[in-house]
Amino acid sequence: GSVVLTDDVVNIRNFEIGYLINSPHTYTIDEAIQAEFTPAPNRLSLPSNQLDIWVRFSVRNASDSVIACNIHNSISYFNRVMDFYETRNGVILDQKHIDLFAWTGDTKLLHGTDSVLPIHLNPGEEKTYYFHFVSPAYQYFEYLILDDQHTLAELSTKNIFPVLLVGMLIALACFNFLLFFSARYKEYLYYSLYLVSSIIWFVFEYGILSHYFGIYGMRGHLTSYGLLSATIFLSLFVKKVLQTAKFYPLQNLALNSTIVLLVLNLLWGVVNFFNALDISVYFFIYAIAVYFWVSISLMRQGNTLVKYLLAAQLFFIFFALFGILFYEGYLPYNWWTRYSIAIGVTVEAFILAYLLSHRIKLLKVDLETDSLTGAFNRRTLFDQFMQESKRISALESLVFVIFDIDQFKLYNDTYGHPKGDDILKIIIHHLQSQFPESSVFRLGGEEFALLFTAENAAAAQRKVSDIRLAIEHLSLAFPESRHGVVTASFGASVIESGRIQNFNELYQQTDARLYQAKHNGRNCVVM
Ligand SMILES: Nc1nc2c(ncn2[C@@H]2O[C@H](COP(=O)(O)OP(=O)(O)OP(=O)(O)O)[C@@H](O)[C@H]2O)c(=O)[nH]1
Repeated sequence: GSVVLTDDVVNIRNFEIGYLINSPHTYTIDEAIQAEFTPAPNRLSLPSNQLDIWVRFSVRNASDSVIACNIHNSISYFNRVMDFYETRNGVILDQKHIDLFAWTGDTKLLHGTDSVLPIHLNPGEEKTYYFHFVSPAYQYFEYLILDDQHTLAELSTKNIFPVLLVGMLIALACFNFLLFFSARYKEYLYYSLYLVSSIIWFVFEYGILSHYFGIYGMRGHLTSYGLLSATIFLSLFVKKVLQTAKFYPLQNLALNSTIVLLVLNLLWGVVNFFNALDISVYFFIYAIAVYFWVSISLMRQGNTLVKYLLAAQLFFIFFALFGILFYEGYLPYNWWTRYSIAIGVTVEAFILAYLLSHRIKLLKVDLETDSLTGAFNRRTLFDQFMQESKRISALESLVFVIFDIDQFKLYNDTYGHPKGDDILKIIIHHLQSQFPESSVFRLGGEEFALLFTAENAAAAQRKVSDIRLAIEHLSLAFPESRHGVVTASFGASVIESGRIQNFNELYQQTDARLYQAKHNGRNCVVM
C-alpha cells in the first residue's frame, strides 16, 4: 500500500513502510527497486547488527491539485551516511547523498535531528521513495510526512522532554559541585561528575547536540564515552559514600575492579571506538552486578544507607532493560522505549541525591553525639538547655546535673584505658535506658551532665540520688576504690520555672557543687 494524500494539509505520522537489510548482500538502488521489502511501521528499531538498511514507501496524490510536502527522517543525526532516491514506475527521478562523518553531500537537508526531503506530487501522481542509511551504533528510525507548517512545528517543539531532563540533571550537578566546593567531601564531586558524564551522553543520544548546536558525525558519537565515565564515577561515588576502603575491603576490591575494567574499555575506545562501545555492555552488566552484591552484603551487615543505593539500582535496571531491549530491536519504537534509559538515569540520580541528603542527617547526629558513649556532646548542651528552659511549664522545674566518675585515674592506671572506656560506655548506656526522660551529655573525659525536669526540688533530689545509686548498683568491680565498686559524684542545680538563669553562672555553680561532693568523700550528691 502507499500513503495517500487527499488534501494539501499533510500531517501523516503513522503509516506502513518496507525495510530491507543491506547485509551480507549490498543492494544497489537498481537491485533494491526489484527486491522484496519487509513491511513494518514507520517507527522501527532493529537489532544492533543490522546497521545498513534500505527503507521504502510510496506516496500518492489523490487530490486534484499539486501537493508539496516534506518527508522527515527524525533520527538522521545518528547516521553515518544516507542516500535518498525518488522514483516513479521504477525510474529514478532524483537522488541525494549525505555523508555525516565526512560532512559532504546534501548536508543542507539536515535540520537539527531531522533530514527533511521536500517532495512534489502532481494530481494523481504516485512516487516511491528509497532511503539507504548506515548507522554506526544502533538502528532505529522514524519517518513522518508533513506539510511546511507541520514541519515548522515539528522542528521547533522537538526534544523538549530530553531538554527538560538535561536541565534537571545540570541543576543537580551544579548544586552538588557547590556542595563539594564548600564541604570538600569527595562524594559530592564524584556524584556531580557522574551527572555531568550522563549529561554528555544524553545530549547527543537524544538529539540535543544536533538540534541546538549542529553537531553530527564522529564528534557526536564520541559523547558515548560519557556512559563509560558515568559508571566509573558512580563506582567512585559508591566507594566513598559507603566508605568501603575503610570498612569493607572485599567490596572495595570489587568496586575497584569495575573502575579498572571501564578505564581499560575507555582506552580501547581510542583504538576501536565502536567495538569498545559494543563490548562496554558487558562491563555495565558486571558493574551493576557488583553494585548489587555490595548493596546486599552491606545491608546484611546492617548498613542503613545502602538500601537507597539498592533502590536507585533497581529503578535504573528496570528502565535500562526497556532501553536495551529497544536498542537491540526486541521492543517497538515508542516514547517509553526511546527515553527509558534517560528516565532511568534521572530517577537513579534523584534517589542518589536523596541518599546524599539523608546522609547529611546522619552526619548531624554524628556531630551532636559523642562516638564513644552515644551521649550528646558538649556543643549541644547550651542549645538544649535553652530549649528545655523555654518548654517547661509553670508547675515544673528544670534540673541540671554535672557528675564525674570517682577515682577514674586510678581505674585507668590499674585496668588500662580500654577497660576505662568500657566503664564509661556501660554507665551511660545504663543511664540512657533507665532514665530515658533525661538527656545525657559528655562534657569531656569522665565528666558528664544531665538535664531533666522535676515537679519540685524534693523530687529532683530523689531522682539524682536514684541516678547515683543506679551507678553504684551496677556493681562494676573496683576493689582499689573506697566503695569497692565504680561510683560517681554529683553536683546539681534546680531552676524553678520562670527564673531562667545565666547558663554560665548555672554551670559554674553546679560545677562547684560537684567539687564539693568530691571533697565530701565522693559517691554523693550536693544540691
Ligand atoms: N578510659 C578513659 N579514661 C579517660 C577518658 N577521658 C579521661 N579519662 C581519664 O580520666 C581520668 C580523670 O582523672 P582525674 O581528673 O584526676 O580525676 P579522678 O581520677 O576521676 O579523681 P576524682 O575525680 O577526684 O574522683 C584521667 O586519668 C584521664 O586519663 C576516656 O575517654 N577514657
